[in-house]
Amino acid sequence: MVLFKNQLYSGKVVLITGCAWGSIGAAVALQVCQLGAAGLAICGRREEPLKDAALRLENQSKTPVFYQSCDIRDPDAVESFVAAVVAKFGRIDVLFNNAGGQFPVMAENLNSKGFNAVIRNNLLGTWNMTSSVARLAFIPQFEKLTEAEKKGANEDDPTQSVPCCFPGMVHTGSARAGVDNMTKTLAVEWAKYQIKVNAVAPGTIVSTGTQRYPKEMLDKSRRVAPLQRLGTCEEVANICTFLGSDEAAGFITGQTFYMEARVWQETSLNFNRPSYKTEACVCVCVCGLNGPTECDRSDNPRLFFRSGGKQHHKMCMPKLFAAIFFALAGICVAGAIIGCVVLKKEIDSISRYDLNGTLAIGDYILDANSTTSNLTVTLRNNGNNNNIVNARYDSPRNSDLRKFIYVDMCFSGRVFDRDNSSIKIFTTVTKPYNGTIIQKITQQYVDNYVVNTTNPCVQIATCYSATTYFGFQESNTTAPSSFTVATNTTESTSIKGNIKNVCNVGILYTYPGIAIIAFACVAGAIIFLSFALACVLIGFIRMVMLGLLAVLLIGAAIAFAVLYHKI
Ligand SMILES: CCCCCCCCC/C=C/C(=O)SCCNC(=O)CCNC(=O)[C@H](O)C(C)(C)COP(=O)(O)OP(=O)(O)OC[C@H]1O[C@@H](n2cnc3c(N)ncnc32)[C@H](O)[C@@H]1OP(=O)(O)O
Ligand SMILES: NC(=O)C1=CN([C@@H]2O[C@H](COP(=O)(O)OP(=O)(O)OC[C@H]3O[C@@H](n4cnc5c(N)ncnc54)[C@H](OP(=O)(O)O)[C@@H]3O)[C@@H](O)[C@H]2O)C=CC1
Repeated sequence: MVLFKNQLYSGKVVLITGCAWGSIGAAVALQVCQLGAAGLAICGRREEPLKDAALRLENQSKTPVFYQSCDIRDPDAVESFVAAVVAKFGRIDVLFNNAGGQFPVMAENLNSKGFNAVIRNNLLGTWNMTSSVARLAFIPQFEKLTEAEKKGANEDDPTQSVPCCFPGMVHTGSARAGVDNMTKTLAVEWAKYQIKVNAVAPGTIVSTGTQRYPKEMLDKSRRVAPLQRLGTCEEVANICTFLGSDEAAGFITGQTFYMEARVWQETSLNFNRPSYKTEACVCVCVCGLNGPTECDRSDNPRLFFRSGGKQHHKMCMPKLFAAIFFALAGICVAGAIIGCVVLKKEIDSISRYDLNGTLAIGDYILDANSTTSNLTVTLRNNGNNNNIVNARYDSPRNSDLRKFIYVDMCFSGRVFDRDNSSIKIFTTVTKPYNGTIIQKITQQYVDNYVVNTTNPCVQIATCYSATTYFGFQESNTTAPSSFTVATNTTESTSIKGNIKNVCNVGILYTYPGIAIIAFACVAGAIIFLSFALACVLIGFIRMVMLGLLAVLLIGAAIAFAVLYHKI
């Protein structure tokens, strides 16, 4: 043992309660034995583990070990055990009240019997042993000392009291708080006997005891521990051995040593604890408002914005986020309202322009967004040297399920005799197409022009919307620039050409645009409202996680829909 001076416990008789191999008690026992203790007494309720531990200790040291089955909750059994130890070794120098324990349970599920069992085990049991050892050994030993020799014996209490709370184990928390006070009180009361009383609160230690605890509980304990690990029995033994040594810690008394500076609000067992309790808190100062909130809990980290030394209004992070999301939702609602108002105005203005009520929500203007459409011009000889000109306009949207509105449209063109060097026949073709709503059709504009020539030439010079309603711009469309046929047969010849948008619809661009904006605002409002609600209900972090999950799911659904559609 390099940590402590060789033979630090030389001549000392040590009593350790609870000493099954693998426990903290056994680790302390091994150290003191290897440091030359003159005698070791151990007890526990079950004899087998004691016997096993005694054998191992004697194998690894020269210290004689005395063991006896004893329940520390039973004062008579304790009294008789202590008496037996004194009889065996003649004295007791150091007592380690190590025996104890409990079971994890939520307070609301803990009955009086269970509470009593744990209080008895940890508080009453500790008292029983401490009192017996003091009365049967420490004090009589002290009394026998000469004045010069009265420098006392130690009592060290490795009980694990917890600093502020023990969620999930109220019974043992209460008991250990009692032990903590017992430590301080006895340290003062029994100082006159030179008895030093200290306690050790080790945090969570890997031992035969914690092996019985749920793995998740230990994992959580590990996560919240500042050092991100559990302690070992040897590490607890180190401080116990130190405190138990008059030589090493002779001036220390009435102290409880918390081995692990854990932050207790984070170490709570988190049974059904609302997530916002652990969220960071932002405290926004509003003078005059000082209503306490859950942020007042000491376990909520806070950011203070002080002003004039006045009280603060504290707002938890989730509430802050909820407020932000509510505000954004409000903006969206306002946007949606404005959008709807503008939309209504647009619709009103459209109807003013005499579309005869043919315009309805969801209608689109012909080719408003298309870049091309087809114009087919066909010359057909009717066998009588008369050529019939057919012009046909096909919307590229003819498979579109949306409604089209065809507003007045016409072709302008001329048909003439190409044999003649000058233009012999000059015909201007103008044919308005009255606006109607046609669903899912191929728009056709067909007209026949009879040209009395054997060798006609057709030129479609321009194509434009003849009548412009409000918002309809005249298009700069160009039909096939020239088109000639020389035919005296009954065959037809045709040419196709691109015509750019016939209708360039200003107002109806706005219409779906505004509709989309209004819809987006409503959707945004719904999203932000849900976020705000989620912030309050489940906290910001979880809300973000859920949001991401939702986005992923929606993305997957869209991808699936697109794929499905394509297939
Ligand atoms: C993030 C931070 C992470 C934190 C992570 C965790 C940190 C851990 C820190 C601490 C770790 C340790 O202490 S490790 C050490 C663990 N070692 C031990 O606990 C060993 C000693 N403990 C025990 O023997 C028992 O737990 C104890 C109850 C105290 C005594 O048991 P007994 O059977 O002798 O008790 P009895 O007197 O008969 O009374 C039994 C009654 O107790 C109640 N009872 C007993 N066991 C019960 C159980 N499992 N669940 C419910 N109730 C129970 C019932 O009411 C029983 O009554 P009936 O219904 O009528 O039977
Ligand atoms: N391990 C940890 O993380 C922590 C432990 N502690 C405390 O430290 C001490 C040792 O812990 P640990 O080694 O992990 O626990 P273990 O359960 O491994 O060992 C406890 C020992 O105490 C004995 N014991 C329990 N109750 C009694 C009783 N009524 N009378 C006599 N002996 C008893 C047990 O023997 P038997 O069952 O045969 O009686 C056993 O040998 C315990 O008091 C524990 O509560 C505190 C904080 C954390």
